[in-house]
Amino acid sequence: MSALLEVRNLARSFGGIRAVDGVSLTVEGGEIVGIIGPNGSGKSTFFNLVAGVLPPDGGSVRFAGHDVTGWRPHRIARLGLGRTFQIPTPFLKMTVRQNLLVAGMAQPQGRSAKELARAAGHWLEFLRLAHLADEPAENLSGGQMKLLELGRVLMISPRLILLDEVAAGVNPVLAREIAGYIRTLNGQGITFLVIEHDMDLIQDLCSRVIVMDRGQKIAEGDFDAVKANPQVVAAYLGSDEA
Ligand SMILES: Nc1ncnc2c1ncn2[C@@H]1O[C@H](COP(=O)(O)OP(=O)(O)OP(=O)(O)O)[C@@H](O)[C@H]1O
Repeated sequence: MSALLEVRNLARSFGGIRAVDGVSLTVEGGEIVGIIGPNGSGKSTFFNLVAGVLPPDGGSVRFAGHDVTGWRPHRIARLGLGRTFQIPTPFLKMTVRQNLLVAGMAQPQGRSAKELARAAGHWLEFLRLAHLADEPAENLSGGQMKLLELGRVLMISPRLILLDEVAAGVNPVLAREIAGYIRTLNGQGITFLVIEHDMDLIQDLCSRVIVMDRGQKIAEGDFDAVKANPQVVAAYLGSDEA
C-alpha cells in the first residue's frame, strides 16, 4: 500500500530566500508526525505548499493516491486534507456553530443540512465548545479560537490534518487538553502532521519527528534520536530558541 502523504523535493522561494528547499517526506496513515525547527526554517511554508495555499516552484505532493501538486486548497480538502493556521481565521461576526457549518459546506459529498448540523453538534461537544455555540467567534478567547480552528478542519471529515502550532499561546492546561483531543482523533483514524515548538507535546504525541532548518529537512527519527543529533543541536543553538 502507498503512503497517505508523499512529498518529493518540494521547493518554494520568496525572492532570494529558499523558504522550502527540496523537502521530501512520507506520512503513513495512522501516524502522528512532528515537524520542528527554528523560527523561519520553512515549516509553515511547507504546510502551505502541501495544502495548496501556495503553489510550489518544484517538487510534488501525492495525497491519498492522487497527485495534488498545485491543486487549490478546497480541492485538496475534498480529498480529506485539512490545515489549521497558526493564527486562527474564523469569520468573526458569525457564531461558533455557523463557522463550523460554513467549513463543512466545503466538504465534497454534498451532505444535507441535517447531516452538517449533526456533525457541528458532535464536534462542539467533543471540543467542549457547546456552551459557546451561539456566541460570535469574535467573543472567544485565544485558546477557544484554537479549538474552533480545529473544529473547522474536523468538519471536512479529514483523513490528514496539518496542525500549525495549535498549542502556541494557549495555557498549559488547555495545551494538554488539545493533546488529548489529538490522541483521541488519531485513535479514530485521523493522521496528523504537527508543527510545534512545545517539545513536551511533540515527545508525548509523535512517533516520528522531522527537523527543518533553513528550508531543508536536516533530521528525521524518534524524538530521542533527533534530540541527540548534533546537527539538530547546532540548528537550535544557532537560533534564539533552546
Ligand atoms: N509570503 C512570504 N513572502 C516572503 N517571504 C516569506 C513569505 N512566507 C515566508 N517567508 C520567508 O520564508 C522563510 C520561512 O518562513 P516560514 O514562516 O515558513 O518559517 P517557519 O519555520 O514556519 O517559522 P515560525 O516557526 O516562525 O512559524 C522565512 O525566511 C520567511 O521570512
